[in-house]
Amino acid sequence: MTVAVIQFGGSNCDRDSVRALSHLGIDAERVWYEDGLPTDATGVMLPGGFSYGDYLRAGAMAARTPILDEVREAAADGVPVLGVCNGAQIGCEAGLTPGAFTINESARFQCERVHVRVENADTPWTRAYDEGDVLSLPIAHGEGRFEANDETYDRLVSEDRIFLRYCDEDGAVTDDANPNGSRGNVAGVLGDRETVAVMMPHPERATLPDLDGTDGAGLLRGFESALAVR
Ligand SMILES: NC(=O)CC[C@H](N)C(=O)O
Repeated sequence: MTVAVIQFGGSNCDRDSVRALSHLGIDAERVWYEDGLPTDATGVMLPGGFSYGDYLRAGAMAARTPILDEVREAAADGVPVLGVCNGAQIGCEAGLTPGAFTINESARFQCERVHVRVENADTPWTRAYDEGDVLSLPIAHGEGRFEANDETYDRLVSEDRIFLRYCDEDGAVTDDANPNGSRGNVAGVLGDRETVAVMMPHPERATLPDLDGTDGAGLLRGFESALAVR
């Protein structure tokens, strides 16, 4: 399998993502957005960064590039798609996943380690964990506050599509453990298909053993699990 890690102008986590996936034995390559999605891509990763300088809204411009049409088609065809941080913002802007990521409650860029709780272990992205597992992952964003209207949020809850929530180190989902003011402490949500997911914390920065913890590795292994349920 080859995961296409799509690089836009201003992406800055594309190399790290390829490196982390390769470390797990998952073949991955960077694809410049203008070159289009390779027809044999067996996965798509939208990496973190500041695509187009977060101009207008983070992810808004990248979401309107033609390659996103190809990503939407691939996603509808069951190709696994994971958006991380700026990739999560692009995913919501492109309609791959519901809701939106907007300016942190603090109105500041926040770069820190957080804890997230696995809310649903029955997704391709969380199969490596048990429900209730607490993961330590880095965040680095200024626009990571998840927002959704009541109808959308209630649907996400009832369909068990919120797969990660910010929590404290003991797994308690509290306001104090919510780094950015996200509704319901949401850190990761699924699209209409469980093979499509976005998340604000960076699993690729918590995969290589020399980078202080490997709690994120299981999330990236979702590319393998997702293909199995395709
Ligand atoms: N690390 C990132 O992907 C940065 C995310 C984003 N552009 C923000 O600051 O909100």
